[in-house]
Amino acid sequence: MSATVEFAKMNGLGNKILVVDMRGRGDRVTPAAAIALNAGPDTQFDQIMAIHDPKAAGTDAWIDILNSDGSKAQACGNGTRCVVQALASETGKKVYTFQTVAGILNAIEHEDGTISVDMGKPVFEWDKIPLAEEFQDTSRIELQIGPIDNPVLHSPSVASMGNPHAIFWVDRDPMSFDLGRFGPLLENHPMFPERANITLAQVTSQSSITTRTWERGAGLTLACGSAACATAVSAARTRRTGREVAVKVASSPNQGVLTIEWRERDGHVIMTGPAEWEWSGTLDPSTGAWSRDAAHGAEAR
Ligand SMILES: N[C@@H](CCC[C@H](N)C(=O)O)C(=O)O
Repeated sequence: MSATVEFAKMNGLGNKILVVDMRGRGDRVTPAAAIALNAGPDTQFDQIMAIHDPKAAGTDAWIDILNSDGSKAQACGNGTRCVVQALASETGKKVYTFQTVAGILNAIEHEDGTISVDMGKPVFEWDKIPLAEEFQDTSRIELQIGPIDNPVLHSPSVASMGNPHAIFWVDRDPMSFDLGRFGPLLENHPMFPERANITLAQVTSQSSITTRTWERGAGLTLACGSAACATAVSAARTRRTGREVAVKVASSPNQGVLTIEWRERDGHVIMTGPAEWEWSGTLDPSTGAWSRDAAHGAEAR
């Protein structure tokens, strides 16, 4: 088995993704390698999407997802679009079925280059998100931060898209909140035994929402696809919007947009948006030592 594997530095609306080709190997990208890669400015990332050989018939690949702190994630919408684009540019195939710890993901690359991912059904049961306390109605739970009689953020909707999300509804631009300060407190709040991704969401019309996300295991991010999905279903559930919305990601370059449809017929959430390749290289999945392909300027760390 070779010591190194190929990887691509990509992004989904600015969400920094490393797509690592682990096919034909029995090992995994180690948490130590993830932490080492994230320490360098060029390879800093939010998630690693490691493509492994398929484990189930009818699937194209098993995807292992790591956050930049080395922890595992069960879902990554922006990263899944990056995997589709990486594989489609290699094979020309447009339709994919992936398996992750959270289940099966179907995805398709469209003629215009955008990619749709069927993110499956959202989960609203308190013990499956999971929360530490029982709530019958998870569309608005008791949780707040800031002064007790004048909280800065309060009463989030919570949902799982395979991974746990809390959505705080705000009435002004999410960029005007100090999410860098409140994010870590909320991510690690005792209400969330497996931590949570924290999103601020401003509903701007029946069909548009502006978001900003603090990611579990990765911190302030330029975009988060599963958070956009959790936000869209929570907005529809609480009748703030209809079932099809444009989620504008406030912090993403050019304020990119994801289209999210919470499909009536089967309850699945379909996320559509772009993916962008930046450069490629090789890395050692056990240590994180890497080098950039010569075609893009030789560089090694
Ligand atoms: N950026 C991702 C979500 C990443 C996973 C998250 N940090 C977690 O631990 O659940 C996306 O686009 O969905």
